Amino acid sequence: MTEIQAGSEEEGTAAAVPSSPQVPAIELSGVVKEYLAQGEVVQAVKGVTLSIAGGEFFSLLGPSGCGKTTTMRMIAGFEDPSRGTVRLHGQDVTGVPPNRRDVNMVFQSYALFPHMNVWENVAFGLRRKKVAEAEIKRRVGEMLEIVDLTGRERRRPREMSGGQQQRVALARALVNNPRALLLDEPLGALDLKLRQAMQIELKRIQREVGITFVYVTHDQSEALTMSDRIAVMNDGLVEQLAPPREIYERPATAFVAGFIGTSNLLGGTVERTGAGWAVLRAGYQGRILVEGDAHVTGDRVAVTVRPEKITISAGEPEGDVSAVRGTVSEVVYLGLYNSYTVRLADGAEITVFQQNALDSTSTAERGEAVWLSWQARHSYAIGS
Ligand SMILES: Nc1ncnc2c1ncn2[C@@H]1O[C@H](COP(=O)(O)OP(=O)(O)OP(=O)(O)O)[C@@H](O)[C@H]1O
Repeated sequence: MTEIQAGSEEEGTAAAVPSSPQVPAIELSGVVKEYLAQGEVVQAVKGVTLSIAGGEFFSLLGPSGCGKTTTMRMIAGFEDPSRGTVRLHGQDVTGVPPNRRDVNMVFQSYALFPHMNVWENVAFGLRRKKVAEAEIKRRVGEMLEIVDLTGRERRRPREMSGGQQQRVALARALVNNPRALLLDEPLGALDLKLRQAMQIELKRIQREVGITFVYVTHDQSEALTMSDRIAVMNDGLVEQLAPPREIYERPATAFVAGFIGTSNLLGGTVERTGAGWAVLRAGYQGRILVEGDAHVTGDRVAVTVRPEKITISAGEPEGDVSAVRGTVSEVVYLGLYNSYTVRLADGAEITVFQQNALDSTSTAERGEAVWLSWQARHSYAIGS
């Protein structure tokens, strides 16, 4: 028996808890996971508390080794937390085996049965549960339609593309009608084009079936594309939990800013403060405006600014904007946009993306002295 089926075999035995929009589908409270590796205690997960709403597309995002898979496996029941609790639909399931959790898991390696055709692969779980043949026919047919594989029922897995095989794996997990589907890097084996197409597909399927999806990935664009909310993990902890736009536009820490997209980190000392703003100075010509009331004159503050929020100009910009002076050290043409690297007097390098629009007037050349400017609301003071 592969893990993919483990959560679904005994659907009838999972406690029937009525769904309520107030009760989260999944709740982790103070979850810690320790392993003993060569006599030493390794903390894979160092204390994660989060809750996932029913029907939500929720992603665990972070670099290799940050604890995403371990967190996911504790939700599924393949691992028990060393401390803390896991609740599914309000019920404490800590210590409850996977087959009594009413969740299913999909892996990068599709784990399809090679000797069975598509139909048999999808029907497998229902057959084991002795579901009536007419009902199997109806549910498998419906599921194959949702994953867009109608007409390919008789194919064997080896006769299908990677994307098609992953859709069979998805249908096989969803046909059991689990209350949550856990997906561990399910698109990792696909090439970029197919992966992008499958991301849109997955989101559509999730919307259609309305099941809670928990998605593990180290690919930030994948998480941004599909998720309702993202938990960015680093070294066993959640650094930020927010919708994609907020994660991207308002990174809470330097780690999140650096991990999601390209970001510029600048530091300065608070020179002046006002109602809801502060001005920073650093070892280069110009000033940085930041929003917020928490800044005190003399404090060191680190801020991030995204490359696409910055404008390049020859003359010094006027008005209440951040503006710093530097020299263009690199210009790279990337089709949709140009990427400029601008070096400031203190040695910091700033990346700027300027879209290649029809009316683009930006013509900065390598070696040219320029001003970079952006709105105060686009610099975010961050924690370390
Ligand atoms: N069974 C185990 N025994 C000892 N250490 C483990 C075990 N499983 C995981 N770890 C360690 O715990 C940490 C988190 O692992 P985990 O697999 O959860 O990370 P991940 O974020 O999913 O990484 P990846 O993207 O590479 O799969 C790693 O440092 C890993 O080496």
